Formats: sequence, C-alpha cells, structure tokens
Amino acid sequence: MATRIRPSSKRCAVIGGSGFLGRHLVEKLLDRGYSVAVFDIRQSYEVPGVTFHQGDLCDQQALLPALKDVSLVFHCASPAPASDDRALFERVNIQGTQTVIKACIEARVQKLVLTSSASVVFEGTDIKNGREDLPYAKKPIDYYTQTKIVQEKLVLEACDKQKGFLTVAIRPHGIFGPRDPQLVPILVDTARRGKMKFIIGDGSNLVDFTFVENVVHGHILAAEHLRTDSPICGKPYHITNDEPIRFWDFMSEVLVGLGYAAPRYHLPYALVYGLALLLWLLSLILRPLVSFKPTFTPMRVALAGTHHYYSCERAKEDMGYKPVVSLKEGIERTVKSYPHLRHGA
Ligand SMILES: NC(=O)C1=CN([C@@H]2O[C@H](COP(=O)(O)OP(=O)(O)OC[C@H]3O[C@@H](n4cnc5c(N)ncnc54)[C@H](O)[C@@H]3O)[C@@H](O)[C@H]2O)C=CC1
Ligand SMILES: CC(C)CCC[C@@H](C)[C@H]1CC[C@H]2C3=C(CC[C@]12C)[C@@]1(C)CCC(=O)C[C@@H]1CC3
Repeated sequence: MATRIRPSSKRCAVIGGSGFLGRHLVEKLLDRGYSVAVFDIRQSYEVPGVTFHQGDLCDQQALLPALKDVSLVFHCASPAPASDDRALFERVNIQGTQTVIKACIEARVQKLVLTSSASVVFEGTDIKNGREDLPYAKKPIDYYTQTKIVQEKLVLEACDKQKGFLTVAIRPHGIFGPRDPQLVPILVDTARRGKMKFIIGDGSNLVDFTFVENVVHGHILAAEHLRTDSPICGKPYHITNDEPIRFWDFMSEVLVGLGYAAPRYHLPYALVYGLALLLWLLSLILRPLVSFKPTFTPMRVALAGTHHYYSCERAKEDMGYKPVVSLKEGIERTVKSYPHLRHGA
C-alpha cells in the first residue's frame, strides 16, 4: 500500500492566484519560504517556485491535483463585481465554493482561508466602525455581495475541529495597490471621459481603503494562527488599513497624483442614487436590444456616498494584526505603479 505523505505546512495552494490579490499573496508566501500551487481559470504570469494549475474551481477533479500534499489553501477567486452576472456569481461563489470545500476535505487539507468581503454586512446605508458581529445584509447591494454572504457562511460552517479541517474568513474592504484591475483603472477611465467632476453628497463620508499588502498580511497571519486551540476557527475578520478616509479625499489624492483634476461640484446623494437606479433598470430592460454599462451603478453610488468603515480590533486581539503599510505610502506606491494611466500618457 502506498504511504500517504503528510502534507508539509509550508506547502500551500492559492485558488485565484492569477488575480490582483492572489498574485500579491503568492509573492509574499514565496518570500516567507512557502512553496505554492496556483489554481486559476487563467494563467497571468510565471515565477519560479510556483506550479500553475489551470481550471475552473467548479470542477472538483480539476482542483484535486493542485491540492495534492497541500496543508493550507487560500480561496481568493471570484468573478469581478462589475460583471453583474447573477448566474456566474451563483455558479462560482456558491456552487464553486462548495466544490472547493469538498475537494479540500478529500485532499485532507487542514486549513482553508477564504477571502470574503466587508460588504457582506453593507446594505447601502452608513456603517461606522462596524464590528464582525453585525448581521449579514438582509438586502445586499448587488448579486456579487449576495453570493459572497452565502460563500462566507459555507466556509465558516465547514470548520470542524474534530475532523481537523479548520476555516477562517478574511473580510477586506476597498483593496487597492499596484496591478489592481478595478479601482484605479475605473476611476481614471471615468476621469478621462470627463465624469469625475462631481462629489456625491457633502463629501464627508468616511470609508476604508486597504492597501493590498495589508490584506495579504491579514491572510498569512490568519493561516499561521489557525490551529485547533485558536479563537479564530470558524470566524470572520475585518482587515483594513485602520485609517478611514473621506471617500472623496481618497479619490482626489489618486486623481491628482496621476495628474487629473479633483472632483469639485456637489450633487445630492438621493438624486444621483435615483438616476443610477433608473439607468440600471433601463439597461436591464433594453439588454436584449442594446448593451450598455452605466459607470454610476447604484452599488457604486452607495459606496461613494455613505460611511462604511470597519473595526479590525478582533484581528488585532486574536492574531496580532497591525497594518504594515500606511495609507499615505500605499497611495504613493499605487500612483507610481500606473505610469500608463497618468494624464497625457
Ligand atoms: N478588490 C476588492 O476591493 C475586494 C475584493 N474582495 C475579494 O477578494 C478576492 C480577490 O479579488 P481581486 O483580486 O480583486 O479579483 P481578481 O479578479 O483580480 O481575481 C480573481 C481571480 O479569480 C479567478 N477566477 C474567477 N473565476 C474563477 C473560476 N471559476 N475558477 C478559477 N478561478 C477563477 C480569476 O481568473 C482571477 O484571477 C475576491 O474573492 C473578491 O471577492 C473582497 C473585498 C474587496
Ligand atoms: C465612478 C466613481 C463614483 C467610483 C470609482 C471607484 C470605484 C470603482 C471603487 C470605489 C469603491 C470600490 C469598491 C469595490 C470595487 C471598486 C469601487 C466601487 C468593491 C465593490 C470590490 C469588491 C468588494 O468586495 C467590495 C468593494 C467595495 C469598494
């Protein structure tokens, strides 16, 4: 009979490792002496020390080779929120996550760290210093968030100390940094089209934006603290920069850093939200005839016009979390990393 090799604690897999957060996570894991298997539907880079497995996480047979002899799995794959594709979110974030859990159990993985989202408690109204005991949103702001809630519950409920399968969920918020395909590119595209002149509401709303390396740090701390006797088993943790900033100050700093004008004119929140809702409904009704994607979706307007910042006290207490990069340094490094998005480039 073949002897089963005990998975090495320094051998891990990153599902979604070709993405923005996933790749930063892989780089840090390599620095810390881990050997890494990446599983992703696409391969976006090649580095020594990483084995790539291309496939769909909804396919258990495709996942299993990537999890062989692995003791720790990070699951940070998801369709992009902007895709607004309900069926895709349900397939990948819900059914796919069930498949990931089954595959981990079959491959005798000991620890699963999920990238959830702080948005799982956000309903489009103010959250100030929200803690993890806030209830899940009853009316999530979009299908993406709806499926992230189910995904988080599935992973946390799968935590089983008796069977030696431990899980934890990290809830970051507004991740930014070099190679982010979302926040800065969308912002610059909006500015280039002359649509970043307006501040939605009075501009005083505070929001968390989290530099990607802090999010990575939170994931690795969680993985390294995940033991049977640890309080973190089966729990969610907010990971932020712990420096809430006015949403429009953050946007302005990035825009000005890249050579664009900061937004100046105020528009009432209710008016912009109402218009965004109307446009979104129109885009749904007209979808069979014409396809258009409004920039100011109700979700983005809600995120831009309300307070939503979260306490990361629990992560500090249970796993000694402290951001490793300040917001100021994070913004500077991010701005420098996008020379091609500078005004006039
Ligand atoms: N970007 C943000 O501000 C925030 C992101 N998150 C979460 O962080 C995680 C990572 O997000 P990002 O790096 O920003 O996104 P990303 O789009 O850069 O990366 C996601 C990766 O998942 C892969 N993927 C998607 N469907 C797949 C499938 N069926 N099978 C295998 N791989 C698949 C993609 O190819 C991509 O490489 C996601 O779970 C997201 O929900 C949470 C809070 C905020
Ligand atoms: C057009 C402008 C009003 C806004 C441009 C910036 C936005 C693209 C981003 C501002 C806050 C971001 C954010 C996310 C995506 C990009 C923004 C809307 C998430 C929805 C990404 C996935 C999550 O889990 C939550 C994030 C909240 C903040």
